[in-house]
Amino acid sequence: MQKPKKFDRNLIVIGAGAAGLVTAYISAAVKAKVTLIESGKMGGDCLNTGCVPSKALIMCARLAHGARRSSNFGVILPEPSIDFPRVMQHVRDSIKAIEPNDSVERYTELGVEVLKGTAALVDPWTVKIVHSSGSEKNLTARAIVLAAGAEPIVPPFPGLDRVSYLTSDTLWERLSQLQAPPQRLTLLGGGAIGCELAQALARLGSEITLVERARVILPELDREVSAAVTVALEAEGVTLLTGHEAVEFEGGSDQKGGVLVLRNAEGRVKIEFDEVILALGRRAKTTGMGLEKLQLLENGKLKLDDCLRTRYPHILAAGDMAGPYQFTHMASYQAWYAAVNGLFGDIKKFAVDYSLVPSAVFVDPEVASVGLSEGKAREQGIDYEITRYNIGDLDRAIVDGAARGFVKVLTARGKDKILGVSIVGENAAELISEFILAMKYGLGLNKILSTIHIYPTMSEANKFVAGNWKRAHAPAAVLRLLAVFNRWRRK
Ligand SMILES: Cc1cc2nc3c(=O)[nH]c(=O)nc-3n(C[C@H](O)[C@H](O)[C@H](O)COP(=O)(O)OP(=O)(O)OC[C@H]3O[C@@H](n4cnc5c(N)ncnc54)[C@H](O)[C@@H]3O)c2cc1C
Ligand SMILES: NC(=O)c1ccc[n+]([C@@H]2O[C@H](COP(=O)([O-])OP(=O)(O)OC[C@H]3O[C@@H](n4cnc5c(N)ncnc54)[C@H](O)[C@@H]3O)[C@@H](O)[C@H]2O)c1
Repeated sequence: MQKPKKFDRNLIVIGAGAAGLVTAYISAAVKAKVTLIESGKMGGDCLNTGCVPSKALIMCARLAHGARRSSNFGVILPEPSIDFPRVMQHVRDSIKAIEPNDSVERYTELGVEVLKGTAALVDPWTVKIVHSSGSEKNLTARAIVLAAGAEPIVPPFPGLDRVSYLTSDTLWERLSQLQAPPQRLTLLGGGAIGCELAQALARLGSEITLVERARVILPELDREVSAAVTVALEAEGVTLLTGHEAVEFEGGSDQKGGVLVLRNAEGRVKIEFDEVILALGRRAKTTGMGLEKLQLLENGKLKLDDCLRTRYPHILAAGDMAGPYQFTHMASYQAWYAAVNGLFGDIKKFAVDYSLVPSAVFVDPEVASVGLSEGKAREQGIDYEITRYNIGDLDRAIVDGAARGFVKVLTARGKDKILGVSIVGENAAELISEFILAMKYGLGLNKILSTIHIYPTMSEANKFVAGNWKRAHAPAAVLRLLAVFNRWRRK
């Protein structure tokens, strides 16, 4: 295992999802000789089985929901009929339209060498690539970035082999074969995937049961946020079984569907389904790449320092494979660190800053958060204050028929320092950008309040929450003095 005297490449990237693509892009931009290796489809999970298909499906569902609500606005439409094959066509068309951004052609033009094949580490500097034809090639590199993504967690439930379950990897192909959405659909896991799919498929006509082991859905988010999503999903007919843990499966009576056995505080419950989707989290892909042999893993996970480096400083990781967050925007954020630390880390290295990680769940009303939730602030013993604004009072939300939700801001007690924000409401994921920028550059609520926001927009909610904070912190003594001064001026 001797370090080569010369290298074929400056950098080799394994995996062409968000993390790998951006790592390769940045490396090529700084004139490194970089090879990107992909065993499956360019674009990885986000483009092919994750964000893009799920958001395309959500859009179709939103239109169906809008049509049902249209009579509230005096526009009388019949109950929408769902042409499910065309819904799935929209999903595929969306992927097709975005595909060129992540294509071999585009990256080749950007100066990246793209190889299709399966990569594994032979030694700390050598990557073996096995092409689909069976031919093999070894390449050495001064730095290697592991960006192989994650895969759905499929626990070994007894009886699972007797049902044909789906995951986010397989469900798109299955849905594409159907003439109508599955009739009785059980979604296992009340995280982001479970909640987004539950609402979308309910709106398109499925009878949904959403099962979550924790006491609430979206347990990682602020309690008021999960409560708001609970209300929204139940109002749309989704059956929520929180505090229910999946324990085993039984085969269906007619070779179709099956039965899921759940355990709750009272005992056991059985639910029948036509289709079941497992959305129980995603685990970093770490097998079959030679990582064990190089001792890069600890308890089955990649062991990384805060610069995304393994025990070999020139082998780094980014994206879902690196964790701890699994978002496309995190994959591309980490990619900068992986590329720069990989290429130049021996001269200067940069630690990843996770203090400000935004996220959104694309349910309706949308939810978005950044920084600390109230629960996390309490856990960490931080002295905080809460300021709220009710989106139900906002002019734009009222005229748009979207008068629900809130902006909730945590600030350090007695200080104009934003610690965290949660937003529930139409376009929450867009609204939160102002707070992300403010927090990143240390701007407080006073600065947001003194910024002109266009009337009538949803973004005024950000100004109004800042106004509520300002009112609560009005200097009482100064105001008393001003009252006296104004009275004197009237004399
Ligand atoms: C249903 C769903 C919805 C989602 N929605 C959102 C959302 O709205 N917003 C958001 O931010 N995130 C969302 N995510 C998460 C997001 O998709 C991931 O965080 C992101 O795609 C991770 O990118 P990555 O590059 O780390 O991994 P991936 O995109 O998984 O890329 C890894 C690539 O490596 C390749 N590979 C693996 N092993 C090898 C090997 N040995 N050799 C060569 N190539 C290899 C794989 O084929 C794959 O293409 C969603 C995920 C799912 C499942
Ligand atoms: N909008 C977005 O950004 C978005 C959308 C979808 C997915 N994602 C990413 O994809 C990743 C995977 O999403 P996910 O929803 O699969 O994972 P998740 O970890 O967010 O949710 C899984 C849920 O399953 C529950 N669970 C686990 N075992 C259970 C059991 N036996 N019975 C009942 N419930 C059980 C867990 O308590 C948890 O709430 C997430 O990390 C997320 O970041 C992001």
